[in-house]
Amino acid sequence: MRHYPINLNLKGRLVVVVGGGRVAARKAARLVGAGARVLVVAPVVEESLAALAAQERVLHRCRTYQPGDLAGATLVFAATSEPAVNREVAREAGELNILVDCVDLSEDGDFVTPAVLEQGDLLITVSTGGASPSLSKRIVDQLRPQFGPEYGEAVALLSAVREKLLTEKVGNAYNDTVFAALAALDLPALIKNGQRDAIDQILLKLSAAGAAPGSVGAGKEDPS
Ligand SMILES: C[C@@]1(CC(=O)O)C2=NC(=C\c3[nH]c(c(CCC(=O)O)c3CC(=O)O)Cc3[nH]c(c(CC(=O)O)c3CCC(=O)O)/C=C3\N/C(=C\2)[C@@H](CCC(=O)O)[C@]3(C)CC(=O)O)/[C@H]1CCC(=O)O
Ligand SMILES: NC(=O)c1ccc[n+]([C@@H]2O[C@H](COP(=O)([O-])OP(=O)(O)OC[C@H]3O[C@@H](n4cnc5c(N)ncnc54)[C@H](O)[C@@H]3O)[C@@H](O)[C@H]2O)c1
Repeated sequence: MRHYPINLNLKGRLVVVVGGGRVAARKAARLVGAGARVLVVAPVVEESLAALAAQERVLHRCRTYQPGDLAGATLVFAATSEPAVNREVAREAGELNILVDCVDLSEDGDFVTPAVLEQGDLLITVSTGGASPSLSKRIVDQLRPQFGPEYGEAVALLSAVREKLLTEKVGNAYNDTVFAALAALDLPALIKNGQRDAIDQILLKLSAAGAAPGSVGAGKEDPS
């Protein structure tokens, strides 16, 4: 394996995207979605990026890249159509010890971005280490029908149960039992089939030892 997989929390971090074409726009949109502060440096930006700039969801520095543009960044994307400019951006990032994705030549960069399937907080990512982005995309497209919105709901429900158990003063052994029982359930299938009452019954049963599911129930009514 050439790359180390990681899911970054970029909330509030400055990320600089150099370039404003289709590729830069795709990276910037996902960065905005992740709560990063995004600075785009490019003389021309495509429509969706111009719209994000107009809504002040990204900052657009409307000119070609200049050394110094990467100051304060946590991550950098070298995403222009000019290989020499991308190399220059990668060089400055290296000097500043900032990780850089060189979108045209992954070997010059520190990381590559995967193809992504997202349902709520469920994130399935596929990478070929830069070998074949179109294969990564195809694999995600093949997985998409198997992981519908019910997976997002299941993750949200599991997260709420987890938070409730961990904030209530219930013993670890009890929590382990509940987590194991929940993991053994096919929660997404129950949600997909509309069996919300059944889920609430299961949560109530699991909570018999003292942790009432309360507001974490799957049904519309609070079961507690
Ligand atoms: C997965 C995805 C994620 C994303 O971008 O968010 C992604 N590329 C996507 C699409 C896509 N890429 C390309 C096309 C044109 C059609 C085609 O060739 O199929 C399309 C289709 C399109 O644009 O619609 C061609 C291409 N891509 C790279 C090069 C340069 C090179 O060859 O080295 C060239 C040749 C350029 C040329 O010469 O024309 C480089 C990279 N592309 C990567 C990721 C990284 C490695 C991922 C991995 O490890 O697999 C890496 C290394 C760097 C990076 O970008 O981080 C995203 C799917 C989004 C989705 O799911 O919708
Ligand atoms: N990673 C990927 O997914 C992927 C996919 C396709 C292509 N590519 C590669 O990425 C490159 C960019 O693709 P694109 O479709 O976004 O290109 P594009 O031609 O649509 O956009 C290029 C952008 O770079 C900007 N630019 C040019 N010189 C600049 C400079 N000196 N400083 C700042 N910005 C500058 C332009 O203003 C424009 O916004 C391609 O040339 C190709 O090598 C990567």
